[in-house]
Amino acid sequence: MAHKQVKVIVTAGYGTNCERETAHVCREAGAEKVDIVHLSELVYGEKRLDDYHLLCLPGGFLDGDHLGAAKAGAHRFRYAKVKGREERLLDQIINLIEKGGLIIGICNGFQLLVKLGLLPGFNGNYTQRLTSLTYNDSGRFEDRWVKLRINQASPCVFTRGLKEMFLPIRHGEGKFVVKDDEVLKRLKAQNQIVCQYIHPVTGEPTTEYPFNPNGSILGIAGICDETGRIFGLMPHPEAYNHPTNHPRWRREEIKDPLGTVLFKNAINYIRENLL
Ligand SMILES: NC(=O)CC[C@H](N)C(=O)O
Repeated sequence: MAHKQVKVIVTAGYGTNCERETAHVCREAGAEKVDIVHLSELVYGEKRLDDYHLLCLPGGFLDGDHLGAAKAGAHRFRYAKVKGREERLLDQIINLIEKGGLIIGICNGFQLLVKLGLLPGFNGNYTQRLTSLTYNDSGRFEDRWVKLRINQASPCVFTRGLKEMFLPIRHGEGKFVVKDDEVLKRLKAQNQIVCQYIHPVTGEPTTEYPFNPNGSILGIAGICDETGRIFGLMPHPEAYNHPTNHPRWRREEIKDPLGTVLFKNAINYIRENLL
């Protein structure tokens, strides 16, 4: 019997800068095949997004953040035709979703997911843009670690079993905003708010700076779609893949779960449901 492999694609190029760390954490989490693929290889039809079980859209500065983070990148996915075909990269992503695949967008990847409309994906509509990520209230790039609460009632398959996390952030455009109150109500009602920045003393979601690094509404740091298979977040779980990444590892016994857990959950889900 052929050995069944969990196949992961990590996109790269045009200013992406977290692809190697993201690929590393997927291997650590147990994926057998992890390919780093340049976006131009996808546009040239040399590789396909829907040949994989998990698509990782990593962090970085796609197209130099021109026009707003991931904005130009979203246009590439939405409009560029795959060489020789009447097909766009977004069509391949939708095909991957229809086949039951998983997607994680980290930081710049989360910005890409919301700017494409893949999130929040209400009613399985993956092209309607209802939310965005915009400039931090502080007006500057924020680079440090944050405390997060994980919503255990959320359908998100990546965060199963997690209650709180401590993860690094590094972004200039992380403020989550919604088109109108209806969108926010629905995100809440459907438990699509997966993680929120919390106050270290009260332990409650907060809009207070610096605990909320960007001014996100309700302290939202990450959301998922209705199926829980598409997940986007501003913090970088891939950058906390070993205890020595933790800022206090020399000073205390580290209890915060590694970011690797998110990828393990995804890979277990794939083994149980897709292989
Ligand atoms: N680390 C990242 O992916 C940064 C995303 C984006 N370039 C920003 O500054 O907001």
